[in-house]
Amino acid sequence: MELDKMDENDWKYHGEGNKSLVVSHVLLSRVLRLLKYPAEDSENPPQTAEQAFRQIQNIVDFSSNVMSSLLGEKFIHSGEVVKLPLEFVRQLSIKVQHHRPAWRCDKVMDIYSGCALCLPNLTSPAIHQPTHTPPLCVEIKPKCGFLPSPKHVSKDIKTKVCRFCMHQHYKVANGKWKRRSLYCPLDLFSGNRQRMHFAIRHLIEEPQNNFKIFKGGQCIYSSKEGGDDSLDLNSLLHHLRPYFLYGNNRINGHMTSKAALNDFIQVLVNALLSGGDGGVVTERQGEGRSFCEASVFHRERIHHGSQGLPSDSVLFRILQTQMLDTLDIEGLYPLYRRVEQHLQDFPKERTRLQIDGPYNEVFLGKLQKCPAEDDGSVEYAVAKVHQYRVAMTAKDCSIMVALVPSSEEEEDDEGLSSQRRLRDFISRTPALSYSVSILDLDPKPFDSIPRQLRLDQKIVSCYLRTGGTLPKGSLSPLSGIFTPAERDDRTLLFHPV
Ligand SMILES: O=P(O)(O)O[C@@H]1[C@@H](OP(=O)(O)O)[C@H](OP(=O)(O)O)[C@H](O)[C@H](OP(=O)(O)O)[C@H]1OP(=O)(O)O
Ligand SMILES: Nc1ncnc2c1ncn2[C@@H]1O[C@H](COP(=O)(O)OP(=O)(O)OP(=O)(O)O)[C@@H](O)[C@H]1O
Repeated sequence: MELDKMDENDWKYHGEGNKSLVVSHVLLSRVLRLLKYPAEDSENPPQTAEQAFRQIQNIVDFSSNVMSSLLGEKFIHSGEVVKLPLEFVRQLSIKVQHHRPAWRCDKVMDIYSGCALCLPNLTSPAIHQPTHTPPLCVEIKPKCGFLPSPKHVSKDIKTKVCRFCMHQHYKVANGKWKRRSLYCPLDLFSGNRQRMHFAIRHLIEEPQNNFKIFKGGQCIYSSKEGGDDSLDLNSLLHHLRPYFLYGNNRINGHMTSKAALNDFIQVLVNALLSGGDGGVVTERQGEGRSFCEASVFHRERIHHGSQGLPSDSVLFRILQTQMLDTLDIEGLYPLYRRVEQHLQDFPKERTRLQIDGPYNEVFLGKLQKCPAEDDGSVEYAVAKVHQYRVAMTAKDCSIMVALVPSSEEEEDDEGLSSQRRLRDFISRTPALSYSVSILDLDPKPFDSIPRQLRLDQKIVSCYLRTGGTLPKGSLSPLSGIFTPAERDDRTLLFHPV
């Protein structure tokens, strides 16, 4: 990729989140992640080109020096900052505009700085050979997988119902989504295959911004804006069938949709639990903090006990990092105020305390060596704030699971050591190689903490006000595939490994 010869025709719209827009190269396995600004700032960019460059370099440093050490290098691709010709960026912004969902257009792509983050395209891995069946990539934004400790929260409900489940009520009440998702992160992070299977079923039913599927780099399954469109599940099944064509999946020569979907989910569960290095399975913290009362999973239906997460699995590493939030926003906020007060009195301390970076080994050391007890110092408060911000990033990151069908020759190839092969559970599916990555590891700004507290209060009071009830949503997209009994009892669909 020659940066001085960039042509917008080589790039296409790939996706976007709240603060960045991503374009992918049409031939190379590369994406560019560009910053976004509020639309009202479109005439006057809120920062200079140098500041934008620093912001992206901070993202790279935070990912490679801090998050990579906590989450495991093998999952992380930090990328590099690139400087692009301004004319290329302007043309690109015009080209992508009509592909953008309307609900994201309150922000505009940064066309002023000419800076972007260049990353490998995780939805189109380079190991894929164009002649073969294209890779299937599944993106999951799992959100927070544990309940806070009762010590620090003012409302008892926060120790019973997880933040995601409560937030769903708030989002539906405020029109962000039309239907509530029944996905519960505590089920996904449980390490119990039944609960994980159940959680993924609900992600498929109501993906919102937590679940997407890409085939050969193209998004083939996601929530459309407003979440009111019926999802094209038949089309998804049509895409999935070729990957899960084997064994018991056929009745009179036809593969059942149910079996293909079950196999797909099971392969995902395997990938999420894999560590590759035979890691120890770790029991979760007390059961009380790993079960959400709002989850529709029936605890009594667990057949195989609580298995816990293998210690080198992606879910374990993300959960451990999320749990650096030991105080909850309510316990953290007074410490934030201590730091804020100190900065008002001594503004130059902002640099020494590394409030806005640099995100280097010293920063990592500060949060790792935080004393267990509060000694009243600003250093203690800063270390807890740093820990909280790192935990926020881990609560908002996404996991990308790439599933690559292996050809016979590849199966014989001993060289595929970096990928784990899903030689499937009971020889019912073809071999799928997989790789797991974590994306969106940006540092959360220090100043976002007060907003966190306000949002937390709104979510909890909305949940308490509505009593955890919502008007019944429309029929779920999976209702045509599973019978009411199966929808109620997911254990019927679970095949023990
Ligand atoms: O606060 P949350 O839990 O709603 O998370 C925000 C996300 O909302 P979600 O609930 O996942 O739909 C939100 O995602 P969406 O814009 O809703 O897709 C962002 O990821 C936001 O991060 P940032 O401010 O852009 O760095 C996220 O904000 P942070 O809290 O991580 O700053
Ligand atoms: N390296 C990558 N390879 C392929 N797709 C990517 C990559 N990075 C991001 N994407 C896609 O672009 C989307 C938006 O990227 P990302 O989540 O980083 O944006 P964001 O604005 O930081 O999100 P958020 O709303 O969480 O703040 C992702 O959901 C994913 O589908």
